[in-house]
Amino acid sequence: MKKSVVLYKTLSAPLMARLQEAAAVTLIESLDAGGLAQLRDALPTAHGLLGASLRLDAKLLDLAPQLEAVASVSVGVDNYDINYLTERGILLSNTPDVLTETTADTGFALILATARRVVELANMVRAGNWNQNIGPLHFGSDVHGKTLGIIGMGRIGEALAQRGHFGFNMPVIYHSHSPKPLVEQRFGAQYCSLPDLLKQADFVCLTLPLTAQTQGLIGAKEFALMGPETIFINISRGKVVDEAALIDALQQRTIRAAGLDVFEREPLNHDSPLLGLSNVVATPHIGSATHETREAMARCAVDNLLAALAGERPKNLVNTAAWKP
Ligand SMILES: NC(=O)c1ccc[n+]([C@@H]2O[C@H](COP(=O)([O-])OP(=O)(O)OC[C@H]3O[C@@H](n4cnc5c(N)ncnc54)[C@H](O)[C@@H]3O)[C@@H](O)[C@H]2O)c1
Ligand SMILES: O=C(O)[C@H](O)CO
Repeated sequence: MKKSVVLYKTLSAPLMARLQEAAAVTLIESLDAGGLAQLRDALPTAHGLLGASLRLDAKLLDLAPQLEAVASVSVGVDNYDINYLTERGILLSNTPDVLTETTADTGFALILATARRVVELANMVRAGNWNQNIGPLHFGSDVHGKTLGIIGMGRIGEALAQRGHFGFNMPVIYHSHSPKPLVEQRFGAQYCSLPDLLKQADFVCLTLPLTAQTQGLIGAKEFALMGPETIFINISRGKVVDEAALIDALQQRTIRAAGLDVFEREPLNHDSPLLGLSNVVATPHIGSATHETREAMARCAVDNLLAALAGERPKNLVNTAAWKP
């Protein structure tokens, strides 16, 4: 008999066909109240789950006594109770690598958009406010040649460093768990303590995962170390930042601008003070959202899930301690 898989993410027709060949599939089309009720109904017989953007905690997992594998369509795994999954022997997989370049592109889009005030000035033109007096009040700041600071020198951090170093002639400084000699060699990057990076970088970019150690890592004390020309970019997770402290720094103009793809609470509330600030560019968590990359992520997740359900070790196993060959 085929194993049961619950999808809470729509797949392309070819991927759906592949999954349906191997498993009995239930698709939950949206995670609204009705969808969540459907999900709860489907969990008791599920062997596999595939999706993203759902907090899978012990309470929900307890509804799924037969669960063998969860394939997340994301690289970040902060939505999962990993200890509990491991305790239950449920294999959790993610989708690293395939989204690295696209997410770094998003980081760079935010760097350019904030420094050159692309959204603000495009909106001005659209509103019919382009008069002849374009002058210093509308000027931005250069990107090329400025110091790029990267916090979390992993896959995405490295791809950002590559763009800054080769594309924009930027000196790169970084803070991470430990120095990365190869990155230093390839991009001339220099390892710094966190306070030194915050003081020296023109662009402070977060590319860390959200963990117990990184939650609230950047707060009032850290914003105070940045200068009035600093531009803050977050493509990691909103909760790495104390959002109230960020809003304060932007309102007081103790930093110049922020490019944000992720927020403490998502979707971002329409009345968030961030949206009233002209020096903020906010995007709706679309770091990896291109047609090509989202398809590659979904393919990767399907591969991981099918491997796990066939008793093989998934390529991108996160909780390796749960693997019992
Ligand atoms: N905005 C988006 O749509 C989007 C897309 C993809 C990934 N992300 C986020 O980006 C994160 C990074 O992805 P990645 O593939 O580069 O991961 P990665 O594991 O390759 O890199 C993370 C880096 O952060 C470092 N790090 C972790 N904790 C640290 C700490 N406390 N202090 C210093 N350094 C620390 C690690 O050593 C590692 O080098 C993901 O976990 C996810 O949250 C967001
Ligand atoms: O972690 C990731 O892959 C992205 O943030 C999408 O959730």
